[in-house]
This record gives sequence, C-alpha cells and structure tokens, in this order.
Amino acid sequence: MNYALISENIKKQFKKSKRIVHALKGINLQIREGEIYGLLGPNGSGKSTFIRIASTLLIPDTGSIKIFGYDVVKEATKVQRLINRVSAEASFFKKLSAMENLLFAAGIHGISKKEALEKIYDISEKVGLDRKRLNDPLEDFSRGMQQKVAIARAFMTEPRLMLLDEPTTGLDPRAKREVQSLILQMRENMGATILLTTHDMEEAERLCDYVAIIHRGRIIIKGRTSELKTMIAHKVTNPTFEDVFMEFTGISFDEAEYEEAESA
Ligand SMILES: Nc1ncnc2c1ncn2[C@@H]1O[C@H](COP(=O)(O)OP(=O)(O)OP(=O)(O)O)[C@@H](O)[C@H]1O
Repeated sequence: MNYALISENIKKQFKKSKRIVHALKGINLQIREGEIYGLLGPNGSGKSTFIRIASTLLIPDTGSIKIFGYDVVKEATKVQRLINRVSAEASFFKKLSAMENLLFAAGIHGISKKEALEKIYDISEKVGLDRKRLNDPLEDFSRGMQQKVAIARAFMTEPRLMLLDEPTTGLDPRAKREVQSLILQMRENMGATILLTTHDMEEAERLCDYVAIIHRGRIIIKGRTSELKTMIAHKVTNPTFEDVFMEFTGISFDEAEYEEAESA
C-alpha cells in the first residue's frame, strides 16, 4: 500500500492572549494514494491547523508528517513541489485578469508560456469559462467561478497531493455542486490524492472515500462514510452523514480519562 501522507502524533499549541490553546493533541492518520480523504470537525477543532502543517506553512510542536515519504519540516522544499493548497477564500490578484493570474501561477511553477497557455485554455473549458472572459479582472467573476478557477489553477501544477481547505464554503448550492463535480473530475483526470476539509456533510459523503472526524484537536473516529453510518444505526433509524457528525462530535469526554485511554 502506498501512502500519500502519514501523520504521527502531531501536536500544536498556540498562545492566545494569556491562554494556551491546544489546537492539535496528537493526530495520527494515513492517507492512501489516490484517495479523497475528508477531515471533518466543528469550528475550532484543528482542521486548518493540520492542513497548514501538512502544507509546510506551520511547524508542529512535536510529531511528524511525511508526504510521499518526505518530512514536511526537514524536507519542506521537496514537499512543496508535490503539493498544492486551496482555501475557502481563493487568493488571486483580484484586479488582474484570469489570464494574468494563471500565467503568474504557471511562471512560479516553472511552466513555459506555451505550455501555460495550453493549460489555461484547458482550464477555462473544464470550469466552463468562456475564453472571452479570460481577460476580465477576477474581481468581476462570481465567487463560485473564482473558486473553480482557483482549484483548476492548483491542479494545473499537477500536484500529487492536493489540500482543499473548505473549498465550497460560502458558495450557493449550484456553485457548490459545480465545484464538487470539478474536484471529482480533477481527481479522475489527474489521479491526485486529495485531503479535504468541509462543514458540509452531504459534500463529505459525496466526495470522500474515507473520513476522520476531529474534535477538540483529537481524532474521534475514522472510517468510510458507510461504515460510520452503520456504527450509529442502532441509535438512529436511517442515519444521514450529518447524524454521524452530530453523534461523534457531541461526545463530552473527561480529558484525563481520555488521555489515559490514549496512552494505554
Ligand atoms: N495563529 C493562531 N493563533 C492563535 N490561535 C490559533 C491560531 N490558529 C488557530 N488557532 C486556534 O486553534 C484552534 C484550532 O483552529 P483551526 O483554525 O485549526 O480550527 P478549524 O477546525 O479549522 O476551524 P474552522 O472550522 O472554524 O475553520 C482554535 O481554537 C483557533 O482559535
């Protein structure tokens, strides 16, 4: 079995005014190559912190993440060549055109102008963007279209691992559907592995092969969406994936007891 990402005992704390926030309390997970892996959890549970560590933007306090065998701290440059990341707010030069933004991204990744133009026309087709609009400033595009361009732009660099941090947050249902279809289509075409965070449980079920639910910096449960539904079937009739989320994130546990169980 080839793994795209292996995380071992990742811990991270932050100082927030005078308080210490334990954002991640020992995250262990393995993502198989080619999989869409969902990291789900309530607000503040630590999802973005994990994604930021995996994408070399943040250094963990302890533990390690290996991406295709490379350590995200010690071999950050090698890791950066293998990954790309898209967050909820597409980061563009909004006054510049789609074409200028895409050419800029291609340039950073050492893609020649000729190849970049081919890829850009391909992207416009994939996201349903009329070629004539390529020269319009990105700020004139709908949020859904901006997000689709951001995802296609990230795939343009052919990452082996794509980190999608809430890629559909704030989009209307139609735009959301379109972005989800684009993610599936990109995975199909590029064969990339995807780590995705979302608050939308229907989306998690639609896109993810495997999910982990994180709560207060700890992974509470991992499994295929169907397996997790089966786990709560004795409590809820015909459970939805949202029921699964409610069940596992409603847990109130005694910290000391949990720590003991974890270290046992
Ligand atoms: N740079 C930072 N400084 C201080 N605290 C931080 C920082 N980044 C994250 N935190 C805290 O760490 C915890 C986890 O935050 P994180 O953003 O990883 O959660 P999340 O699961 O992604 O939340 P959301 O679903 O709301 O995006 C939160 O309590 C947050 O306030």
